[in-house]
Amino acid sequence: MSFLDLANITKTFGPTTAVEHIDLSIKQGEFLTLLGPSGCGKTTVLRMIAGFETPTMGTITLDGEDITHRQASKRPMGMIFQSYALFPHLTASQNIAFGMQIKKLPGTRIRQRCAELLELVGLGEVGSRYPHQLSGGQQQRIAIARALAVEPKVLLLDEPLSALDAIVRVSLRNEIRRIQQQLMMTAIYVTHDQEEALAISDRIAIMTKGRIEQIDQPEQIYNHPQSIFTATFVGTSNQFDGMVASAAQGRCKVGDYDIFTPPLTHLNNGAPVLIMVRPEEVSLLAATSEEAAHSKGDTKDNRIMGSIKLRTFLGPFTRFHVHSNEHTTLIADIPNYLAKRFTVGQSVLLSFAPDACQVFASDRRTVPSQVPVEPA
Ligand SMILES: Nc1ncnc2c1ncn2[C@@H]1O[C@H](COP(=O)(O)OP(=O)(O)OP(=O)(O)O)[C@@H](O)[C@H]1O
Repeated sequence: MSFLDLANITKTFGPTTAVEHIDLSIKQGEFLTLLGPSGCGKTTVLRMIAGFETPTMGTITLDGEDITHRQASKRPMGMIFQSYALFPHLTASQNIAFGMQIKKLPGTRIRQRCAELLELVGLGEVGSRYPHQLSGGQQQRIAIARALAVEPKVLLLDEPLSALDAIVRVSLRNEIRRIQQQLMMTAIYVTHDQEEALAISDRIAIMTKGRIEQIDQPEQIYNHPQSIFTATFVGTSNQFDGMVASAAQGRCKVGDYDIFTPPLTHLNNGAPVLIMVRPEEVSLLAATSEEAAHSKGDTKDNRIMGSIKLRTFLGPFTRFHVHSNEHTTLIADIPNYLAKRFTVGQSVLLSFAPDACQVFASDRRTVPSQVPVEPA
């Protein structure tokens, strides 16, 4: 059952429409991330939920109550900002205690809760330090403890990790997720970092131009994007412009060649399409190897001839840029133990399964043949 509901929310600032007809239902205890490019309206949605902005149209309901026009200070929400926003003249403990003192909780209760929260965020020993005596990551942990101190029903996080270095960012995002799950807290998180969104969320709402493009679990967003925008915004893709040759069989023409795909029940024969394949779905075979020759007639996999132009070691895998014989560059991400076999300049066969193809209706004009795909 839905806990926080945004119904038909629009927000305009003068001539600018920041958010347009958004519907969003968030379950209690759910971690939902708003992900999208700069200016797509993520922060505006969060600020309307917090009560810092009032929607131009639509309603916001929390736990069955209409809170659309309720003052921010009267909403049971805790907000965490990119800039930590701690009070510099107060110690870590005093920062955490601040909201509880405003609420006039008894001193013993405040001290006990401060100690609990410092433990929860893994900073039991720094309560007496001032913000300038803490690292960025520690300051953000204190900001999280401060937001949780008043026992909010919803935690709102606006790019909370953007100011931190890569290692702290990863460890703190795991901490945020742990704390959220431990407290079964409903959380709404804003980021433009796709890896962060995929790692931390129960569901992701992909936003563009003030609208929600797709809401889904991270795996679905990555593996089954519903639009070209989602597919290109999240992750890297090889792209082919083509045309449906047989929707029932799952076959598209890309220039003179066929690309085999899953059956295309949602498309008609002749429809222009954009076919996308993730680089980790593409395997490399040495063009002259027995393996390549043997596998040629074996499967319905798609195959493209080319030569390796660039080889980039990326830690867990190696990325190859392969220039096809018809001047298209394709990307293949290969596990390092296999990547050792391939060098720049080598002729290779790129191979990918029909199931690896995401096919979208396209309004682009089909480009002439650029990609030599060997039929199976
Ligand atoms: N107070 C405001 N006055 C006028 N325009 C605003 C205001 N707040 C936001 N906007 C505009 O609304 C649009 C959405 O802004 P918003 O900050 O919500 O985007 P965002 O997705 O959070 O971007 P970023 O990731 O860069 O923070 C932008 O065009 C922005 O310029």
